[in-house]
Amino acid sequence: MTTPTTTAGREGTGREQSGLRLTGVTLVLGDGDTAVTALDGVDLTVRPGEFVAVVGPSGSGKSSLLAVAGGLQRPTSGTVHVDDTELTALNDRGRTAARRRHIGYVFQQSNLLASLTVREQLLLPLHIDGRLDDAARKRADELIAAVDLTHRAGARPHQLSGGERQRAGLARALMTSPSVLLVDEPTSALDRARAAEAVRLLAEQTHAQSTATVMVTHDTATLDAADRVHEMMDGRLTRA
Ligand SMILES: Nc1ncnc2c1ncn2[C@@H]1O[C@H](COP(=O)(O)OP(=O)(O)OP(=O)(O)O)[C@@H](O)[C@H]1O
Repeated sequence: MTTPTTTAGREGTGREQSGLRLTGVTLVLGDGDTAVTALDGVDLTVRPGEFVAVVGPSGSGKSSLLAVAGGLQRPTSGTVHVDDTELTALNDRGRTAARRRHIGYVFQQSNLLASLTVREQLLLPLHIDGRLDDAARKRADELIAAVDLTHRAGARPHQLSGGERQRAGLARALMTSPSVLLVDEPTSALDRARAAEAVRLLAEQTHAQSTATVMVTHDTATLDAADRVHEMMDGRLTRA
């Protein structure tokens, strides 16, 4: 597995971003007797180039943390900053724009578009932004090679295994070199060797592209690649 070195998706964005910052974030889901405090006073700072892993039992709030950090869910209280933008101060439209500009996701289910090939999935965001050039095509091919899918670059999602889909989703998220990358269980469909490779690629790209990366995982075998490990317990985040 080689690490792509081109930065097609990041051109012109500079390195002035300050990563991800959550301050005093609380999220209450449901109401009345069924209300659950999914996040309870969470403070988290992830600087550009830092690879942070979050572990914790089922139901402890890990997915909620990613949803709030990525602006998919508005917290009940507290603030979320991505680069110099306060996500929590924006309306829905502003948050959507900020998400597109700054944030990449790797979902547990790869969320690939059914009608597109692996290579097209990677190129689509740049095509939409009118930035599809030779450098972008080169980076797409390098990332596809890095997740060992060169031989499957022309395949559509239904023709791929679960692990291949997961690796394609990872390559797609890295394509635009977002300033914040949020990763939910990226290795759940991968065998041990491929899981280690995938997480090593994430760590390398985080450092090379100065991305602030948060990875939620159950896979303790991959934690060595992280710069820092936090533990989530009952909605509270502590240092593991
Ligand atoms: N829509 C909702 N309404 C009420 N409670 C919810 C809702 N969604 C999640 N919860 C609760 O919030 C808490 C945190 O859930 P969350 O999905 O963030 O946990 P998790 O650590 O990601 O779990 P897992 O590892 O199983 O995915 C849990 O107690 C869950 O039951």
